[in-house]
Amino acid sequence: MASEAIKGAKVLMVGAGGIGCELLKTLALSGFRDIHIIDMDTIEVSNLNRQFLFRQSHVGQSKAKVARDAVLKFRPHINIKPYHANVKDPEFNVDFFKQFNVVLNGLDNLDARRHVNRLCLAADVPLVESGTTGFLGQVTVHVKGKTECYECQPKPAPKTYPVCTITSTPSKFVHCIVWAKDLLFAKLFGDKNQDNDLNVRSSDAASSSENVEDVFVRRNDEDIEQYGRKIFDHVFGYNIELALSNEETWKNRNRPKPIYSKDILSDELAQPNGNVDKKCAFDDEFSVSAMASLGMKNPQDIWSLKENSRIFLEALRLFFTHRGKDVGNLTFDKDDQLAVEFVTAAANIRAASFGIPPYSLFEAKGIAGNIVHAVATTNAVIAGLIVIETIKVLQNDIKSYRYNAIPVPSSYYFGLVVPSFGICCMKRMKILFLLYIKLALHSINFLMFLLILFWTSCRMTYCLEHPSRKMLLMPVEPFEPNKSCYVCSETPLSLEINTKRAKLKDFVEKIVKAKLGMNLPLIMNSSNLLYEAGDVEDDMVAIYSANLEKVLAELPSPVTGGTMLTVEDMQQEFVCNVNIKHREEFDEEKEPDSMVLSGWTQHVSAPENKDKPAANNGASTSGASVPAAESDEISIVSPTKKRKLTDVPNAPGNETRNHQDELQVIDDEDDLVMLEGNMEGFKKRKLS
Ligand SMILES: Nc1ncnc2c1ncn2[C@@H]1O[C@H](COP(=O)(O)OP(=O)(O)OP(=O)(O)O)[C@@H](O)[C@H]1O
Ligand SMILES: [Zn+2]
Repeated sequence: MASEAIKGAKVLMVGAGGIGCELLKTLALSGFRDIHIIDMDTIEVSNLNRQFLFRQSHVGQSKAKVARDAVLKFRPHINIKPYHANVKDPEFNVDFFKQFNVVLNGLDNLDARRHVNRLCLAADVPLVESGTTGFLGQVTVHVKGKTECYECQPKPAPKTYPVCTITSTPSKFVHCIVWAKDLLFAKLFGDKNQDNDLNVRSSDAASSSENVEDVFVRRNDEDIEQYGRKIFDHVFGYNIELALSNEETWKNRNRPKPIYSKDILSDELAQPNGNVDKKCAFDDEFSVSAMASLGMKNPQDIWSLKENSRIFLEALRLFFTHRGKDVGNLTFDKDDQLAVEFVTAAANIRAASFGIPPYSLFEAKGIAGNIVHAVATTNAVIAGLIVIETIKVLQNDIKSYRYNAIPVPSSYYFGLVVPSFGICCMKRMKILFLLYIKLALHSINFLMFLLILFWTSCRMTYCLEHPSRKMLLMPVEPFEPNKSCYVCSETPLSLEINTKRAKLKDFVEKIVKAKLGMNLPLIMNSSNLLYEAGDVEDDMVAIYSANLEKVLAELPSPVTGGTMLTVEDMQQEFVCNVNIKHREEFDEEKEPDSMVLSGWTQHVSAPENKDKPAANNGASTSGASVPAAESDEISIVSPTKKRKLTDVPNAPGNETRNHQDELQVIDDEDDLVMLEGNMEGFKKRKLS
């Protein structure tokens, strides 16, 4: 009986955010009695619209603790143990994990998900993994030896664009946003020492790069209005003219038009910002706003070219007059009003040059911050599915109950598409009934089903005018663990390396840390310690920077054709073996690290992004786990060098971004409308 399995289960939940709140509530109402919950965050105002266990008065308090108290109000006799902590803290080690029958993730980042996955493997505890992105969400089950582990499947690369699209040939608004945010904003207000491709194109032509550099630096005595106009004319006028001089580029493209400030704001030259009240008072630096200063209020308005130009100049002025101490070390932050105003205006002016329609500040902010608005309903449905999967996992454990009838743990992918509000008539109706019928209803008892149904169905919206846009739920066949996934397979990896030239240090940095993602590694050869993260002791220093050949030669136990090293991550309690083999030559282009690691799955593969179903390419905030996890950075790739504009934690994939033609993963939001009859795509991806 499902209820027996539920009553006796001890469950660990990681994350008490959007999914976590729904999940805790549904678990409690489904009869779970022993739930531990880890979350490192405190409640923010922005959580209140969808994390229903929290109220205004809880802002600033621990999510885990408040969630517990809220649920105890309606289920007072169950045990909920909150931990206001990071799941990566050492107290949550393998032994801690072993006490649970199942672990449920409600996380929003790849790093923590990988960490939990590894601990679950090490502790041999089943993991139910989940994620949502807007109207998309998914639940997958990972049981050691029975299904793939969380890391068996590649995760999509962050959205990247070729440098030349951004610097010279934008065709979508998002390209203008990336330009404004990562190039222009960074150039003007960010770290001056950082690489910046803003002038890549213009320096090809007439001006020497030093001259170009000068334009951006404000001279001490330079009038701020003049400086602003100089920047304006340089980036929207002069640079575009230079670009136009390259005829080849424009053969098959629309030619952009240069925009100079005098053409837009000619009559205001004397009083550059119109009737601005220059004494406009701001409470603190984050409330400094060009919109406020220009008397513009509605963030949903689409500004004219003239308004954009005024915002551009005013925001630039305000940065220097009110935020002077930040200039030189700012990075774009979607919660920084002035930064969003500047980036919106700059992107819109550039868009005007290239004949791309303008966007409102509200929309631009969403694009710049890669925000897909979280949908409470999706989280509620996903939480329901997690509970169903959890019950299946638990029943599978308790073999004396109906074990023959229990389905093998599987995954569901689903997309739920609700047409935009306002466009068509929305009617509320409960469709979860259908949903659960479609689901593996037979595996849970009916009462349980009704309970879950009741508690998750409250906010379902469904468009009756577009009956074809139904929810689609799809069981996927159980899959075999991926034999080549170093995380879940016990077969050793093999590393080809020039042991005469490479140092132990290179191995630690480039392979162990960057590729295997081990943050606190310990390297052993049978019982000999070669390296331990932390303060390197004196005798270790020499070994660390000595070449591998020397280090390996002193070891007692080389194996045929190589030396077996055991690499252990003390933080993640994770071990793997690496067989080191000497190789003399490497192809500089194809093997730039001069090392080749085999036997592991590279966790990002760019080409795969192309025919991926939409669940994968919606810009992700809470990060649907399998595909969308941590793809919420936009970066630029140049054909000649790699660069990363935001910190990408899963280094393994970076090398794949060195392509010209991968790109463009953020597509129109319409792409979220999909999934109808798209089962092939899913199957192909999961099963191949
Ligand atoms: N390493 C971690 N240890 C513990 N909790 C974590 C860890 N990483 C993420 N979390 C928690 O997972 C939850 C993810 O939920 P979600 O993304 O819905 O919430 P959020 O971060 O509050 O929302 P938003 O991203 O929109 O601000 C958060 O509450 C976050 O604190
Ligand atoms: Zn695996």
